[in-house]
This record gives sequence, structure tokens and C-alpha cells, in this order.
Amino acid sequence: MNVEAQKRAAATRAVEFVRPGMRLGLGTGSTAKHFVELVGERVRAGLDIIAVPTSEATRADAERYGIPLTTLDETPELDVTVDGADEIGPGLTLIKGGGGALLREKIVAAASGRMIVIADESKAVETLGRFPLPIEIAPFGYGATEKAIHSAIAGLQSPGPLPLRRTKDGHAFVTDGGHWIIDAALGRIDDPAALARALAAVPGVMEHGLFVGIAQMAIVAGPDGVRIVER
Ligand SMILES: O=C[C@H](O)[C@H](O)[C@H](O)COP(=O)(O)O
Repeated sequence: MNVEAQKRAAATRAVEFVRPGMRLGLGTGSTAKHFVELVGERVRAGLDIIAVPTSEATRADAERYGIPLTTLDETPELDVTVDGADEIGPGLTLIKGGGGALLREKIVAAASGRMIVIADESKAVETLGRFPLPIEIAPFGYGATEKAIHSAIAGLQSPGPLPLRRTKDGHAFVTDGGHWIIDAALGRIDDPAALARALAAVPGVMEHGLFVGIAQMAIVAGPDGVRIVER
């Protein structure tokens, strides 16, 4: 199985957890895209669900597949969110936000009774941090916020470079919420919970991509098949 087939296999297994009448959170990214497509197939075959997308990109996909959508204003509690991840560490701690959707993804996951992560085997790591940690910030006060993020990280571990995410044409990448993203090159994160707390305390940080204690299950697909990890 190549990586794309692994993503598809994880998404296919996740669809088995979807029941009629459920309120779903739809994740963002190339793995979640498979799930959205598969849910769309079930909906067209008669499955009755409603869903909240975690990004404008996923909203567009869901609309294209005919999935009935709602909002967290109309439906503040969801049953299950299925989403991808950039890294899955011990205890189902995650790094998310490679696609820039971390803020909405965390809001939607937190509003869900259960979060199921789907991923190919390359995402499973022993220590988080090789993937740069996305930190979503308000554009206002960027310089001061970056300095405060540096200090917050330095209180716990060696802070690496904190580059601002840019588009190919050199402009700052702007999230669906109108914010910017710093991709913190940390190398390794020894204490994800402590780092999550420290970053959340920085004014100007809208959200960070560490998901600690949020996911209950990961469906990880490798070349030889799918395995389920539960917290
Ligand atoms: O912001 C994007 C999300 O957190 C994605 O779920 C994450 O980046 C994984 O994406 P992919 O499935 O494309 O590797």
C-alpha cells in the first residue's frame, strides 16, 4: 500500500464509526479529504447525518459531495470528529495545523464527544516535534508576540527558529480566521502538555497545534494494514 492508499484505508475504517443521525466534525487535509469523500458517498446512498467542516476547503468539498452542513452555533455539540494529523505521539498527543486549520479543528474537536484521528504510518512518532509546530497568531503585534513565544518556549526547552509561514509569492499565509502562523522548528517536544499551557498563555497566540488529551482514538494505516490505538 502506498501512502495515499494508507490514508484511504484509515478513512475507510473511520467511516465504520459513523452511525445514522450523527453530528460529525469533518477534518481538514489530504487524509481527512478521503473521509469527507467517503461520507459523501454514504450520504448519497441515504445516510442521514449533519456535519460541521473545520475549514473553508473542507466546506467546499463537503458541499460538492452533498453532505448536509450545520454550524456550531446551530449545533454546539457533535458526536464524532474525524481528522488527520501531522504527528501522532505517545498518549495520542498530536501536532496539527500543517494545512493551517488548527484553530477551527481544535474548536470542532473540543465540541465533539469523540475525536478519531486518521493517518498513514509515517505520522506515528515516538516524540513529537520533528514536524514544525504551527502557532496561530494575531497579525497585530507580531514582533512582540514572536518574542513572547520565544520566551515561553525557552522556559521549557531550547527554542528553535520561529519563521512566519508564507505563501509561494512571499506574503504571510492567512488562515480562515484571518490570522498568521508561526511554524516553530523545535526538533523535539519533551513535555507537550507543559508547552501547550505555556503557549496558550501568550497574548496574541490564538491557538497552537498541540492537541493534548483531545483525541480518543487513532486509526493508523501502514503497508500491512490498519491498526487502532486508543487512549
Ligand atoms: O491544518 C491542517 C490539519 O491539521 C491536517 O489535518 C494536518 O495538517 C494533516 O494533513 P494531511 O492529512 O494532509 O497530512
